[in-house]
Amino acid sequence: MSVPILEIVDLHAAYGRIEVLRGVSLSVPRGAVMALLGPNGAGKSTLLKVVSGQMEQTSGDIHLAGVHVRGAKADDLARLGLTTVPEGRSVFPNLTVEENLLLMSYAGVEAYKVFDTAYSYFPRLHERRFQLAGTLSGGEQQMLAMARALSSDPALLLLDELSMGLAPLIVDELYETVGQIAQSGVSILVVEQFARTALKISDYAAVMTGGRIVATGEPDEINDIMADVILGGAA
Ligand SMILES: Nc1ncnc2c1ncn2[C@@H]1O[C@H](COP(=O)(O)OP(=O)(O)OP(=O)(O)O)[C@@H](O)[C@H]1O
Repeated sequence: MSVPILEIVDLHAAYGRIEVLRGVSLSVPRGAVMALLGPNGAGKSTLLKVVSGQMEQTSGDIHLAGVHVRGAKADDLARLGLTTVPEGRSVFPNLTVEENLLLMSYAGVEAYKVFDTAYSYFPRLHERRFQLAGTLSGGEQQMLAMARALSSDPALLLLDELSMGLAPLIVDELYETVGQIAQSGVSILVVEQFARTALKISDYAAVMTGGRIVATGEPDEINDIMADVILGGAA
């Protein structure tokens, strides 16, 4: 067995005195897609924030590709291959698609590579390349946010609620691309409300409630568990 791309051990984190992560342990194998599911307020987004260096843990360990990264900042984590697409589309609305992508090349990646990657996964962005990002549809903005994330050639991609505010058909289309990204060898941890859509492209899934992981397994097993108990049919 190779070293997991992400290994989280007994992780705790709190907002002030309110503990939200209460001993999370989770392992994402290298090259795998793992869906992180669970009801609102379970702590999924908080887990992604801690893993991506945007929030401090109170205790526990995180290993990225075998490297202990406790206390590492987002920049250090990026150098180790971790990239996040946060909830809500983080594009610059007053810049064009191409300018949004170019910002990544200022971060040390050559522009033609950024464009190549972006437009091969998302041909629609090529059609819209001179359009202001703020005038794109919600789905297209999400494509742009993903394209920017991909340009850093990540080893592990964290995706938080890609589907937020999007129509189901668009969500399916985005997840088809997530599947292609995974096939290129990128490991992915994805938080998603549209559980069935995420499970379709996942190798494994974990269910979180009350700040802990309560089940992990292959999508079929997790589907059964969620339908029966955890989400009470909301999946
Ligand atoms: N900035 C904050 N300050 C205080 N409490 C917060 C903050 N952000 C989240 N919380 C609380 O932490 C808990 C976990 O929130 P989190 O957003 O991680 O859950 P989630 O599983 O991602 O749910 P959702 O799907 O609703 O985003 C919730 O009870 C939430 O109210």
